[in-house]
Amino acid sequence: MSNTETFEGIYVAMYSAYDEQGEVDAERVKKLARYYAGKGIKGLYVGGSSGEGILQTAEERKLVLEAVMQEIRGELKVIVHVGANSTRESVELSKHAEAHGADAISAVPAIYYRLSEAAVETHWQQMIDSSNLPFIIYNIPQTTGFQLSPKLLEKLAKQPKVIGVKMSGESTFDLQQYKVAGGEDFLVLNGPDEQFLAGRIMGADGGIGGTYGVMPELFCKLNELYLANRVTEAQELQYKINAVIKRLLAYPSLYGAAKYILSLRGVETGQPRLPLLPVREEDHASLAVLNGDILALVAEYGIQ
Ligand SMILES: CC(=O)N[C@@H]([C@@H](O)[C@H](O)[C@H](O)CO)[C@@H](O)CC(=O)C(=O)O
Repeated sequence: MSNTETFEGIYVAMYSAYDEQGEVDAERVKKLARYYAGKGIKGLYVGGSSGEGILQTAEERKLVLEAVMQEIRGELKVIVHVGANSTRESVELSKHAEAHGADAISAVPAIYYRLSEAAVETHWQQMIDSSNLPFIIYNIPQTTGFQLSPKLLEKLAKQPKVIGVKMSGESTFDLQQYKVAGGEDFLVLNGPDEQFLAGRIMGADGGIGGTYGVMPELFCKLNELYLANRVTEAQELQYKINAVIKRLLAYPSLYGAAKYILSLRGVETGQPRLPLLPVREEDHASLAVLNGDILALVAEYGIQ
């Protein structure tokens, strides 16, 4: 099977799961993973932006992955974000991911230092060399300040282990250029949830998204409509999804809002970790309304 066939589809960028004291809670991680296992998605992206990987210690990140693997190994594909600020820690997490049966690893460039392309290449290469897992580049220039060039992507993609890119940059032109630079079997996963359909049309093989976490069924449906060439209906659904995303983004804490919505469905994940703000009590009522609106949309599309 080709890489694109193996990994195409919808991946929830899983939120963190902490207890009431803010510590990683393995049982809550498992419950969250289980919640998604029944939703028709292809897999989970663990420890990425939505998962707060870079706010956690290496030991906590390992605990999260182990809990996920214990719960849904073989049921969902698991791509784990192993990017850390030091190459050493990233390599340690890559090896751990392989030892615990993840399907692929992925990483942002290191942040804080303004790194040259050569430094980022070395950082990624060490992770690639440290395990036998497929590697998916994570490009998110608006947060890392590093813009992946199609030239570097083309160079890295010559290695069989480098199978794709998670493209969280907003330009669908760049997305298409990565697809071209990577070659025929190079996987491109769309990052901006608001542009899932646009990304698909420009060559993405699926998507990884944080807001999928509160409406995975709707993104699966959107993907289905795209695949069935029902573009007008797909556009209509993307608009409805975007109205939800706009409401989520209006809160001071996107992750806090999404995690609160999950709690209303009986899936407790605690608050995001500072400096990401917790959800405000004054927002609870409007989030309950938003939750109801999402569930009504899911029902409108006939999804169980
Ligand atoms: C810049 C950013 O955080 N983008 C998010 C989106 O899911 C984003 O939250 C969504 O499109 C709302 O703007 C994802 O691309 C990141 C992601 O999937 C992850 O690693 O959690």
